[in-house]
Amino acid sequence: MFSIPFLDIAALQSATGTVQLPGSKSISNRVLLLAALCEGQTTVLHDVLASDDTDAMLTALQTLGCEIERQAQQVRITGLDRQSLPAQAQLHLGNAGTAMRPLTAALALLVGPGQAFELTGVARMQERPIGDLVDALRQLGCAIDYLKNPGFPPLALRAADPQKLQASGSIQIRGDVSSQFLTAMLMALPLVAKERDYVIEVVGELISKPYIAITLNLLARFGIVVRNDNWQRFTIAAGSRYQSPGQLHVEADASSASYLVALGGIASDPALGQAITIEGVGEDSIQGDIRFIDAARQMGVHVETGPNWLRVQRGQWPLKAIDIDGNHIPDAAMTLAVMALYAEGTTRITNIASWRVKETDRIDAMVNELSKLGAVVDSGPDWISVAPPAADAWRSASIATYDDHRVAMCFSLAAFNPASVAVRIEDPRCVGKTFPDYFEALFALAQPKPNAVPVICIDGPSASGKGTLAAHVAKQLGFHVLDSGALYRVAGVAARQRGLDIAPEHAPALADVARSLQLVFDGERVLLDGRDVAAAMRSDAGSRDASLISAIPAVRDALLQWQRERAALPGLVADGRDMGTVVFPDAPLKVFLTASAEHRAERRYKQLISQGFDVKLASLREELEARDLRDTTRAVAPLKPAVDAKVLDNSDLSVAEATEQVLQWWRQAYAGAAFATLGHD
Ligand SMILES: Nc1ncnc2c1ncn2[C@@H]1O[C@H](COP(=O)(O)OP(=O)(O)OP(=O)(O)O)[C@@H](O)[C@H]1O
Ligand SMILES: Nc1ccn([C@@H]2O[C@H](COP(=O)(O)O)[C@@H](O)[C@H]2O)c(=O)n1
Repeated sequence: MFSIPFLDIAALQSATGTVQLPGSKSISNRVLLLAALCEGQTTVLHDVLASDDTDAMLTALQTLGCEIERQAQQVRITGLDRQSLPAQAQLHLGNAGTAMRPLTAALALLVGPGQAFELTGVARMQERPIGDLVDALRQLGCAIDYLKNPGFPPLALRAADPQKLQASGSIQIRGDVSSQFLTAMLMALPLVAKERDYVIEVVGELISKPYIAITLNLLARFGIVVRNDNWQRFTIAAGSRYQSPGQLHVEADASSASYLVALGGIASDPALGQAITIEGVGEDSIQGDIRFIDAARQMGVHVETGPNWLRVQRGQWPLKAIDIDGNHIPDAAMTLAVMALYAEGTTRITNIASWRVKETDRIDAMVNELSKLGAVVDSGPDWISVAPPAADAWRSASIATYDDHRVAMCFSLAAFNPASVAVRIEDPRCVGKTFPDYFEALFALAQPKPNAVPVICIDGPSASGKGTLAAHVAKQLGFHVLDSGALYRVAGVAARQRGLDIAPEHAPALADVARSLQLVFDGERVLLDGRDVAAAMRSDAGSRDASLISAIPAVRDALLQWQRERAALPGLVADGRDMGTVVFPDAPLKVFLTASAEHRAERRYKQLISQGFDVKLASLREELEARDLRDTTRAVAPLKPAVDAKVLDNSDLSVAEATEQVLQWWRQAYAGAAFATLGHD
């Protein structure tokens, strides 16, 4: 997961490959609660989504006394014992609507005399309505108080009035704000339907029926059969009792699939043999958002399906604009709004009032962010229309994501724009709500436009702090790191292991060694042919050998391509001696990092002493200066600043100050004027 302030996505060209989707959020949080409601019984849930929202549910259940064992995607839950619920509990449910609503209903019925539970969430959760659910529960005699604003969390729950609970067999609930209210009631009522039927009457049109279908399906798996009269009246029969299914597999998330279906439709050209294969969910999914594939097909995307898989390719291009009622696929329909950027004509999505009460006001969010890209966007209380930017009107944009995972994921698709402009996604960590590794999955499937992957070069003399600075900058930007010095160091070790003298007359053999290095960088370990050579390559002899072998042109040639191939999405910070001059001459930012010989020798001295090496400052400095002299005076790729490099003397700068300076240059070089010019074919 990218836990950084923003993620720059370079201009993308195509996509192909296979992706295994994470588990469905809707199913995961429902089955976690259902398993917890199976008093004393144990359920093993497989392929459970690991995300912020499921963490919120799991933590709440643990606080309530549920026994939970979690191993990767497998969760073993022993149902709550009503008698051992805590007297008091404060549950913080983040921004997880799928936890807040059902837990409110279940706990409002479970809370006993002398007990009190509080349910709260992040600021946005405190703006998401819950009044209709509370009104429905109060009809049953539940004692619920608003702790801040009427109609919104946080809530306080106390024991229900037992007489009223038995007296009220019929409950009315609004169906036109959030289907989660009805889901919550359906999951809670089996807890009390022992001696009498309970009937839920839906007031107003029921929105998002497919989500209710998921609830009914899963209730049946847990032994509760609900009578559904035309989606307006639901009956939970007397004698209903939760019964664990023992084991249950969670389907992959159909809403998350929408980004990858769109990816295939936009970027997988069948003429080039490209396709996106999505594993974990197929057309027979119980999740309503699977019907997104119908909408994608209408737009011209080619989708094949089978049990538990989808295979997607670009069909009609540009895509076809459509006019669609998005009520049945409210979450996935956001992806259509971004696909509209690649359609001919204006796409209209209607009947999506629920977008306004989701993680953010999604209609406003989509209007704001699509407009930034140059799209022509309009909206009303429950609709949005999107026409793509004219070919010359695409703009690079920094996309605000409103702590809304879906905004972040669907706008990543804007990186395939015909103008080849990069797209910045702010707060990419918000995808943790449902698809923590979304961007990693995207980068594994997508190919950048030629030369579009951004590279920051940091060159400079020994011990100037290049590696340290590269690591800090890369961490801030989510980029990969190339320590090119390590490559020459390993080449030197490998040559010695093969008994080769490191001298120009052995150039062909040394180049062969360099070309055939079997290397794995694994944290602090560097595996050469499976053996850790980190200590040997960092020793004095290792430094000397690296400097000697790196002066041999055939060795440098042999390692050039390997270094260039490290430039992978989302970007690379490369440190060495010739990153800016030879390996990445087109990099948008080149830094030449220096520090006085005195500072450098002292830093290296402290570094080696702290690692347990027995070294002398004076000889270290001598060796360092000798190495610098060799590096700067050699005939091939000598150490020198690229003509367009920015020189940074960090003798008197902390690592944090040097990092901030480079990030500032980066913001100017990449997000500023040059942003829009990267990656043109
Ligand atoms: N700005 C700085 N202030 C103080 N110490 C620093 C600074 N930058 C780096 N260092 C320290 O200096 C030592 C050498 O840094 P580093 O290994 O990053 O240098 P390098 O240029 O990559 O070296 P080499 O050329 O050998 O690969 C490390 O112990 C590091 O923590
Ligand atoms: N791009 C590079 C990087 C390194 N070298 C040579 O390797 C030696 C070791 O490098 P460190 O960065 O790990 O100190 C260095 O002294 C150079 O001789 C190089 O030539 N080109």
